[in-house]
Amino acid sequence: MKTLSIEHVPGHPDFRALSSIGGIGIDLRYASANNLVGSDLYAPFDCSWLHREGAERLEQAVAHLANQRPDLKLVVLDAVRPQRVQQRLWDRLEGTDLRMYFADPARGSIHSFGMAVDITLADRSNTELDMGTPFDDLTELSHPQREAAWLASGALTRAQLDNRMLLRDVMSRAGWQGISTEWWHFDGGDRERIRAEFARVL
Ligand SMILES: C[C@@H](N)C(=O)N[C@H](C)C(=O)O
Ligand SMILES: [Zn+2]
Repeated sequence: MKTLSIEHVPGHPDFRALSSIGGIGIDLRYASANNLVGSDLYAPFDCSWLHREGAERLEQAVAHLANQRPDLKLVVLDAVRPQRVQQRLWDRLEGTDLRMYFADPARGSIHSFGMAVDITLADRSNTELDMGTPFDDLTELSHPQREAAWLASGALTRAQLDNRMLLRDVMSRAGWQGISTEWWHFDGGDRERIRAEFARVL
């Protein structure tokens, strides 16, 4: 397995800074206390990076959004997540049902290859669109696979679902694959190929 320490990601030729992707917002929640554990998980490391293939796909998603809704922008909530942080989250959630929302560090999160993003949409005044739940709301209301039922019961409104569908549309046009349990999470291609061919960031 190829590995790379997070200390060596900045400036590495296979990685690009999120700041090099025009037109996006960056609000890395795990690099702040505004997350499910209430503390900065990334300090002192700079985790505002993606693998260059992921960065190219994100640029394509930006272009699709600009075509459809030039009044909106994509806001990245998480990008590369070192294996050591995935392990810390995994250990912290031991014995809870919330572990199902995280990739087992033994296999590796696609975030740890710099090929996954957690992402939402915001307007030009940086107000996030209403997706029916906040980021990392680890409940079934966040599950794309349950959306039809939530709409029918009124737990999700048409406008909230339309916002999720717009996000999925621009991301999938750029080759990103969503998952069934989190509206905000997208993998930048086939997970098994990424795990086999890309370096894992430790
Ligand atoms: C829960 C979350 N923010 C997340 O990114 N989950 C995915 C599936 C992961 O751990 O790779
Ligand atoms: Zn994610």
